[in-house]
Amino acid sequence: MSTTFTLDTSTSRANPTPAPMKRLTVPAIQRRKFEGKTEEPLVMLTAYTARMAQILDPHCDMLLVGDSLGQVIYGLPSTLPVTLDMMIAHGAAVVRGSYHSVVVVDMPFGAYEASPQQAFAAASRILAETGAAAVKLEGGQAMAETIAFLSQRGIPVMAHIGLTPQAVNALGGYGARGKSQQEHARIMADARAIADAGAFAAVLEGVMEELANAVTHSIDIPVIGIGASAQCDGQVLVIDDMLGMFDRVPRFVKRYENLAETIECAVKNYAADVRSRDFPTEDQVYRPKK
Ligand SMILES: Nc1nc(=O)c2c([nH]1)NC[C@@H]1CN(c3ccc(C(=O)N[C@@H](CCC(=O)O)C(=O)O)cc3)CN21
Ligand SMILES: CC(C)C(=O)C(=O)O
Ligand SMILES: [Mg+2]
Repeated sequence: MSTTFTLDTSTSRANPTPAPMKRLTVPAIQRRKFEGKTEEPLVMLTAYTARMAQILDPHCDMLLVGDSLGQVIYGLPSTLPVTLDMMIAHGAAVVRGSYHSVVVVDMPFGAYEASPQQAFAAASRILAETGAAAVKLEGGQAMAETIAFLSQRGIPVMAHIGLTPQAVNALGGYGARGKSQQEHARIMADARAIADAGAFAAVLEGVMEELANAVTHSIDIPVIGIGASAQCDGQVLVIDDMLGMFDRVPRFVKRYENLAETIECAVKNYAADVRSRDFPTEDQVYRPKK
């Protein structure tokens, strides 16, 4: 409850120099779909820590504090055990480390599904205690009433449809969605429902490309794809996946680095230096000045 964050979220304490750019806003993100910038897709990555947020921030439009931190940071088997307190702690860190991107925080499993009132309590805590600008929640038609309730009360909501990982037990796994006629129709209806309810944007995950194109072209809010289509209005990836820091990655990930290998190499060299007493050397010890 006593989490501290910069009141003026256009700047951040983690950044020592004055912010050269003002923080983007939710309406500015929403407008991107129809302001001739449709040719330039929105760039979103997950971030969980202040230092990583600092590095990603200048290159992104949005930073997502994803509940994927359950697997990525905490080694949990799914996103289901992630708590509101975990999301708030990491959300505050990411806001402190950024001054340009819109920060969106995932609502964790169990914190919002029961009622619009429950969702408002969780979402208002997230915005108040982290300084983030928006929350994200999983669900389509079933969450439309909740999305409307929050949106009408000043809480911008990003919806997440298609493959919704918090429903892994109902879906039976993380396979692509929208393969059957029935599921195709259901996901299209979910997209219309969340747009009508006032979501400012949507994440569309793990669906057949043709369905992703249809969704993108049929609703008037930005559709951010992950395992969806290059025609989406933006893309998001889990940062650890694209950096090669997470071991099992979905097929839709493009790996831009192999940081795990880089780190292992550094650690091997350190271990060898310690064991051979090549570390520390005179540069790394304190001696009286001559
Ligand atoms: N590191 C990480 N990356 C993610 O993209 C991610 C998370 N964690 N945690 C939350 C959800 C879970 N997501 C996942 C998790 C696994 C697959 C996966 O393994 N997909 C397989 C197909 C599985 C199947 O057909 O059953 C693939 O090869 O793409 C996909 C999305 C997406 N999100
Ligand atoms: C994969 C993205 C969209 C997400 O919800 C997360 O990182 O939790
Ligand atoms: Mg998530």
